[in-house]
Amino acid sequence: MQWNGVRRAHSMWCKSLTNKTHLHHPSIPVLHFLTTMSSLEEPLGFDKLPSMSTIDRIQRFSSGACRPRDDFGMGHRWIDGRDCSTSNSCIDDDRSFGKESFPWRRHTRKLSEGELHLIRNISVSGRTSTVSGILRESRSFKEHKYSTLSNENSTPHINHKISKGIPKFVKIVEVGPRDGLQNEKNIVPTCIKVELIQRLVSAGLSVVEATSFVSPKWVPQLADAKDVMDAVNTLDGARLPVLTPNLKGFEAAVSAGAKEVAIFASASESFSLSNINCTIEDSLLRYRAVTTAAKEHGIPVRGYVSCVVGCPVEGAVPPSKVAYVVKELHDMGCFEISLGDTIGIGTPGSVVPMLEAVMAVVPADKLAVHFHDTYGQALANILMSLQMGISIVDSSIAGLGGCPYAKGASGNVATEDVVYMLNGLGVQTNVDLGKLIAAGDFISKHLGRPNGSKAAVALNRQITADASKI
Ligand SMILES: CC(C)(COP(=O)([O-])OP(=O)([O-])OC[C@H]1O[C@@H](n2cnc3c(N)ncnc32)[C@H](O)[C@@H]1OP(=O)([O-])[O-])[C@@H](O)C(=O)NCCC(=O)NCCSC(=O)C[C@@](C)(O)CC(=O)[O-]
Repeated sequence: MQWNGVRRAHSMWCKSLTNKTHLHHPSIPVLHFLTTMSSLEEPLGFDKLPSMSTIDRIQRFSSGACRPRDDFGMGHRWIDGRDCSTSNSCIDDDRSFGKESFPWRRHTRKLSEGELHLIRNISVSGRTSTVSGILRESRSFKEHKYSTLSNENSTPHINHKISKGIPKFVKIVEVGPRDGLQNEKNIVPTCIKVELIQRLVSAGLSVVEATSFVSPKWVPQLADAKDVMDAVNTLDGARLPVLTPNLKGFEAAVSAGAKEVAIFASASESFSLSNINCTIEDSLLRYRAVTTAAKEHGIPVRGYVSCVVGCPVEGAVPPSKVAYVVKELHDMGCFEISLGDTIGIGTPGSVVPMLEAVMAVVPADKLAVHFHDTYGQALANILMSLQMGISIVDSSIAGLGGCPYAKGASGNVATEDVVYMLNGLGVQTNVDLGKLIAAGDFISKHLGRPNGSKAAVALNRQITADASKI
């Protein structure tokens, strides 16, 4: 997430605070926010969250929620995922992936086009060099580059210990072109955004969030939403949802050819006010209007809930509040709801009770997780979420994104890191890691900064180092 417009609103409001002795703006308690930031330096743990009895109450309130709903009669257009299973685990019911998806088999797989491309263009000893001549001889070494496993003997052990509950296939929702870029100060040219989207789609990502139809005053970086959509509309092979904060945004998105939209609410009142300038309840009213219109157009709507474990203003956010907003979005017809740890503050200790509360009201197969990596917890949180039955993960190429309201905040978890971890677990994604790394390098180069994916940096470095020995 993030928003020059919000920052501007904050800074204008801060200026007004220096002239006035009390707050006039009802919505954004900036000083409070600044003074409460330090409370977020401590990881949110079970002790800071509601007791299990609160969660029990939510679970009772929602018994029977684990039923696929189709209130709008949209049939499977609206329900993208598996049928609800009581175990929330797809290890048993996903029959589309057999033994060949197990990690040890990847040691013998063929190199993908992206990997070959990456290997052909590696840099040796500071100069760019083509190494196609050595490609055949060093095949096993190259394949090793994209294998997360360090030793074959450990494979059955890893599988046996932690595979229970982990899905065999994870759908990655790439949010880089939207969430990753929206906070960039310098306007990224439309053609670069378009090329990034094309590269991500060709890497095999089946969902790439393309842009937002929000107020350009709030998010100037995405003011070219229509032009981006004009250019990518005809791309095959992926869904390209766009963010729409209200009916105006929805209508603009549909006219620009969007075939899927996303609405974004918050579990924190303060964050809702600062992000979309209205209360949670008002936002739900707006979103009901959007989902109703979307139903008329046959357009699927994804829902987001921000601040699912912590808010920069309010601190810990109770799981019951998250569950409430998630259920509202689900009931109004969202086919999938993404749970956003907007400031990347969560640990498995705070994520687990939040997921338990949410999964009591909406089935796991309708849920996605969206972790920012501010405190380096994103992969741990994702792994925990997978073990709890989630099989949809949002991530951002090269770890792009960030939040100006969280001290030291970094971006979303990097897609390359997620794919690397999932490869190591033997989980299918259908994503080509080599092409992904090339896409991350492409946008990082354009932004003039190192790739924020640790896996990408390590793999690039390892190839360079090993190639220089050949
Ligand atoms: C919601 C609004 C529009 C309310 O903004 P507002 O200023 O309260 O709206 P308003 O209804 O008073 O209208 C003000 C002006 O905006 C225009 N306007 C109104 N709507 C639109 C629209 N859709 N597109 C283009 N223009 C629009 C409207 O026409 C008017 O124009 P004017 O008459 O002044 O020329 C604004 O606050 C906004 O755009 N906010 C979006 C902020 C944003 O994009 N934030 C980042 C999203 S990321 C996130 O939420 C988290 C997430 C999803 O990534 C998950 C996670 O990380 O946790």
